[in-house]
Amino acid sequence: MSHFPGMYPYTRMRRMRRDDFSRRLMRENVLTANDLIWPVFVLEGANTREAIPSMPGVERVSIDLLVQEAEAAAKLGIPAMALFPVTPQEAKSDKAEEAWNPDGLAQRAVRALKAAVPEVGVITDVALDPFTSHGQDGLMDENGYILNDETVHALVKQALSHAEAGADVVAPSDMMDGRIGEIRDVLEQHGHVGTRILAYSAKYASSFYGPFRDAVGSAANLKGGNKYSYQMDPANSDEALREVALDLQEGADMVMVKPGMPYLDIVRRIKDEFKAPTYVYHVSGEYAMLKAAGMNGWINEKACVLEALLGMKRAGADGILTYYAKQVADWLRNP
Ligand SMILES: NCc1[nH]cc(CCC(=O)O)c1CC(=O)O
Ligand SMILES: [Mg+2]
Repeated sequence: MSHFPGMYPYTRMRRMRRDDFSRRLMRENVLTANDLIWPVFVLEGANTREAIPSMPGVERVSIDLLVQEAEAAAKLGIPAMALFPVTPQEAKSDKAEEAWNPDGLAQRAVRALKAAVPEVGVITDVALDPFTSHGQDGLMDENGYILNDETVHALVKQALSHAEAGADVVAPSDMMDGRIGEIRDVLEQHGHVGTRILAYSAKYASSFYGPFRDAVGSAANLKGGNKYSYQMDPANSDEALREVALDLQEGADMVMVKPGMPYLDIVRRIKDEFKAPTYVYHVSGEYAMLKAAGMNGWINEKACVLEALLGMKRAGADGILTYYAKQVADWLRNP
């Protein structure tokens, strides 16, 4: 046994873990409702909800029901919701024109939410996959390659239509090069100087998006296709830093890493390097895993979800997009 000060037995790490009061005093991170962004799927119609088989507990809802959900979110202290429209098949096209229809589902949902529950921030998804007949996030050439600059041109129109509808935050999730700068430019030119940009900067070509593609109905359109020519290779980490650097230079207010749990090393590197508001997306496949294991009684769902999200905070995330947002806010309020 050593008897040097600073070493055992003088230093005993377990002393501080001994009682609840000292565990609470040395706690470094905390998860609160303020950390939550709630992604929601929006449907056409009225008083309509649809279950999503691969995401039990998550529903697609029509705008009138979405407004009620937003009221619930506001009461629970959830700062913002992220909207994902489910486009009817007949509104999809090769050129995705529905994406910037001023009376499209997303644009109408934004207007309804801002009119009814203005205190909840509304974040819109800027990408073409809900609107393309092929399910890719961009416009395709005759060889199936996703065109960058032509897609950016379309995304700019889409983002502007969201801002004009009253979106507080536009969130490009498409991974085209240069789109943040082009969107920022057009927003400034049209007087939308307060519209924030949340850039999906380090979005990986992940298999954990499967249930989301079921939810918005892009999986069938994709026909087994992949997004490797624009989303990042899960093997890479330095590349994520370059993506974030570019998006911040181009005018992003917030940056995001996606998915969450397998990518928390990326969150930490980005937070350490840039010290910008940094978000992480706890994606549909992560939700499905926790939900399935919880439903089977294999894990304690509540404890595991809270631990997973706390891990994201500890990794440096300032906020988390999670389908569990409403449930978590409720758990935090009524432990
Ligand atoms: N622009 C597409 C988009 N926006 C959000 C998600 C996934 C979210 C999730 O899995 O929860 C995806 C899927 C994809 O890139 O194929
Ligand atoms: Mg980029």
